[in-house]
Amino acid sequence: MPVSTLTRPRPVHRPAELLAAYLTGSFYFSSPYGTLLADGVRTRVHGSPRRRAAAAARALDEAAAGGVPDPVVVGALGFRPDAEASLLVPAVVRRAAAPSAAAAHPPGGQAPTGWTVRLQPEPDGYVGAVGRALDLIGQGALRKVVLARCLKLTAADPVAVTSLLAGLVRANPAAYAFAADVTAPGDRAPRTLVGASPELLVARNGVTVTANPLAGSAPRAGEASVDRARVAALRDSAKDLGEHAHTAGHVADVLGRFCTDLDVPERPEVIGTPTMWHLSTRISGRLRDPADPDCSALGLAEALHPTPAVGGVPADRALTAIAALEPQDRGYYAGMVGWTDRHGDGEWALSIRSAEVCDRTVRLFAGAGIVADSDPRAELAETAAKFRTLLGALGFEDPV
Ligand SMILES: C=C(O[C@H]1C=CC=C(C(=O)O)[C@@H]1O)C(=O)O
Repeated sequence: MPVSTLTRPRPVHRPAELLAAYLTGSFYFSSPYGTLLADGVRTRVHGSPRRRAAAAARALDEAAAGGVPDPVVVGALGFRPDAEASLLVPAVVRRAAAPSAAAAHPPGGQAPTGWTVRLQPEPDGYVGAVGRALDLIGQGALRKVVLARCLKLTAADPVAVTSLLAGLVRANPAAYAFAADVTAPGDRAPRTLVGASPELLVARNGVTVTANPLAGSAPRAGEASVDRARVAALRDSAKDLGEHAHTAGHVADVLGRFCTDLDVPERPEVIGTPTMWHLSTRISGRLRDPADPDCSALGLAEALHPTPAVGGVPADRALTAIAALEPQDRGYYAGMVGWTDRHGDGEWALSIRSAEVCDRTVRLFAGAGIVADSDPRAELAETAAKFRTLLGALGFEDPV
């Protein structure tokens, strides 16, 4: 039997072991397909905006030539196309199956004592910004824009990212959960992007490509009869279906450039997270030219970004409106986080339901898609509900 067809024995890990082995500075990513924990830095990957997949491919080839078996590039990209990125080939990678709801995860959460909370903007400021976005939509300059607001929390003591991550995975075992080191020059302590995103930007496995755009939301009530009514209302809401169509249409158009046999369900379904209900379209296709370097998981993710789940329509005007209407730079929020390997396989999730943690501070964002029929107060309530993913994992009982 030729050596290449032999199966290389791999260490077998359990998902909970990898979660427990996470240390600040490691890279952790778990999804419905598996868990990856990466440690150490073999090579940092630098690339110009929208050309990071090419830089990643070069780094992977160099690592393979240097004797690394099955190298991967892991990390996170910020929201703005020219924003910061933190991509690297790690020294050690461990993999396990997907986290299971039943598994005993290490305890998470942290008693929320002595926190100070700053909202940027204040709720009325956010409502005003949604009003200005509605003016732009009314004038025909925009059709959709996602506006986010920011919570800045400061604790009395350094925030334990290990417990925060464990709390997120325990509460959201089906999510794309992640912790990525995004320390920047000038940071006086490690900075970590941590979160539990419901949204798969794109995954590639061989010739198969999958994406799961979400847009159009309702908060989960936690009471069965109320939630049944909310799900039914969301499924039939013309406003939410329109908001969703922008995002699903963009993803289908971009993937259509690379794929044959693109399967795009006609109507979205409703999926639930522990805090939200979302309209969801699961799109899949077969790559036309799998050897094309632009078709790696990271290349496809760069081609898709920013989808109207985090940007808007038209994309360039939405980015201008976001820069003008949001008082805070988004940093890594609403960018992407994931991994890609030498075969082009990988998974990239949107870095939403996320926070940047640095020493005693936690900076978290939540956004909502604004379309012609949006009600500013309802969009404010939607962002409050989206904050609950992170605030719950931090131990806030009745977050906002
Ligand atoms: C921008 C966010 O969510 C996006 C993903 C799902 C539904 C969304 C919405 O209904 O507005 C957003 O497009 C966020 O959580 O900060």
